[in-house]
Amino acid sequence: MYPKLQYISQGKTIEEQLYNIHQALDAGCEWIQMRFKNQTEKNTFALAESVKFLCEEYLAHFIINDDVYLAQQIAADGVHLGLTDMKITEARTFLGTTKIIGATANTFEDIVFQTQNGCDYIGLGPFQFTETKEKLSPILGIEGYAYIFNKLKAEDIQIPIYAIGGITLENIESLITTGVHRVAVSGMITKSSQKEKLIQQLNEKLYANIIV
Ligand SMILES: Cc1ncc(COP(=O)(O)OP(=O)(O)O)c(N)n1
Ligand SMILES: Cc1nc(C(=O)O)sc1CCOP(=O)(O)O
Ligand SMILES: [Mg+2]
Repeated sequence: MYPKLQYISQGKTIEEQLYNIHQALDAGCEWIQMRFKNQTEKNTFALAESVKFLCEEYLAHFIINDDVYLAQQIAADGVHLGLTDMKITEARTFLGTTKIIGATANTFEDIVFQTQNGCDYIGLGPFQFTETKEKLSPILGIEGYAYIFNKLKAEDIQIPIYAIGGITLENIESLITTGVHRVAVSGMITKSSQKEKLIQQLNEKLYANIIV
């Protein structure tokens, strides 16, 4: 199954992106989502080539934010698509069944819709306010995740759910009490001066309840 921790890359330039991604991989991150907004096709392709090489070296999963065509061209492991990006069904036709297609959700209804369209996991957010993404949907908070996870359980909907948005080491434990056991994070990892220790701490919390 997929790693429980996904790093969503940050950086205004190819160099900055590569530095942040390499640092995250070196610190033990096993899943990279390349998120490089408002860039030329040339720059995005150049970055994706380098990130693919890095992720192969570190045996990490590699998906691309938004761009299905680039994911196919570069043979990434998949994509992450939001509610205003290419439809899941269209992306699946294009990428096939072996690629990971993640989908964004802000409500229980979004989860049902995206799951019915065949996504492989859900990015459910935002948990808290974050400056990393410009146009945020309504903040869910602890109550929002608790409500949604209770409904998922009641209706026996089984799909990997990654919480996202403003997640920190300080608030992740409260998030886990709602039933969340997978997270996608950006700023917390990018900004950390002790990435290896942070990723170990996050994985300890996320894998703590695994019954072996
Ligand atoms: C794991 C994960 N969840 C949600 C998102 C947000 O995707 P989207 O709504 O398409 O917004 P942008 O990231 O494209 O600004 C994500 N990227 N990853
Ligand atoms: C990319 C993204 N999508 C979100 C959503 O709510 O759909 S929040 C977000 C930003 C996540 O970065 P950070 O961990 O720095 O808050
Ligand atoms: Mg998107």
